Amino acid sequence: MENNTLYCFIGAGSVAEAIISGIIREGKAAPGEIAVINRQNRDRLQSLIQRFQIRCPEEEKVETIRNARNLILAVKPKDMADALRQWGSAIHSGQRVISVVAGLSTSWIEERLAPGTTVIRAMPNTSSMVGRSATALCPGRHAGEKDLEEARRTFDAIGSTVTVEEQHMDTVTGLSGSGPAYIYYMVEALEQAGITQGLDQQIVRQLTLQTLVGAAHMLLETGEAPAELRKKVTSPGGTTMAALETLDSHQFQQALIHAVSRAKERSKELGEAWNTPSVRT
Ligand SMILES: NC(=O)C1=CN([C@@H]2O[C@H](COP(=O)(O)OP(=O)(O)OC[C@H]3O[C@@H](n4cnc5c(N)ncnc54)[C@H](OP(=O)(O)O)[C@@H]3O)[C@@H](O)[C@H]2O)C=CC1
Ligand SMILES: O=C(O)[C@@H]1CCC=N1
Repeated sequence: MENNTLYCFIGAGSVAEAIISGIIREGKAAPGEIAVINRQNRDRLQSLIQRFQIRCPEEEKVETIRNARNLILAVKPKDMADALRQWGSAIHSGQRVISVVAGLSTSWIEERLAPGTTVIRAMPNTSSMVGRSATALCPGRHAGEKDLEEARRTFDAIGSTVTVEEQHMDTVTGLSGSGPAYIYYMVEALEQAGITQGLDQQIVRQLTLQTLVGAAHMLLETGEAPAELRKKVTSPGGTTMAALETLDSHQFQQALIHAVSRAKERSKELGEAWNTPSVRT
């Protein structure tokens, strides 16, 4: 049996795929050093094997978990209690457990693992697939500076990383965890607008995406505040002003603020919904 598992993912969904893709792309781990375990979907594992040449053990799952240096928990919040009941007894205090699961606290996870196990909570986003995740980390009670540093290095390989206090993780989830979806939603609307007005679909795509990328680079490279950059686009009495007035009349900014706040609240709800007493086996 191979004993060189640097990362073992428990959960093989879209987040696991995005992180695996980033880790391999950035050379953080070789494909053979990555193992993935899911609940039942063999087709999904086959497609990950084909795409990344990683290991998806059919037998010896428990041994793979036990021997892994880092365990990445990437199941849905509703499945976490079952997953930890199923695999938790293989996890020991010499390992680093990193959970990307929304809403569930480090203490909730610690209660379900061997005493003293290092737990770190991470909230990446799916842009990790292209090495551009915005990830926030927070340490559990047994995670030392070295553990946090190692986790930071992992997530730095797939984007940029900040560390926050755990009380802020729900807000982070609403802002940057779910955030890519808000941007895609806006892009969908912009594309729809261009197509409805008669522009060719390919042209609309190119103009919209370059506008998005250009604005992101302006924010990153000029260091100017978004409001300042917005003002530079907005000629008095011009087209942008007319558009922004329309957005204001639809309370565009308020809608986004409410959306982030609702996502934060939902993250809290997910944590509370599964906050049933732990039964360690
Ligand atoms: N999607 C996103 O943008 C982000 C999501 N997250 C968080 O990441 C987590 C995963 O999300 P996502 O990837 O979208 O979820 P998916 O539904 O795509 O994947 C969930 C995976 O968990 C597996 N699973 C379920 N139960 C078990 C178990 N007992 N043992 C092993 N594997 C199990 C499933 O296997 P099977 O298919 O075989 O049932 C599936 O592979 C969530 O908690 C979410 O909050 C965090 C940041 C961003
Ligand atoms: O929608 C969700 O619940 C997850 C958490 C952050 C992004 N996706």
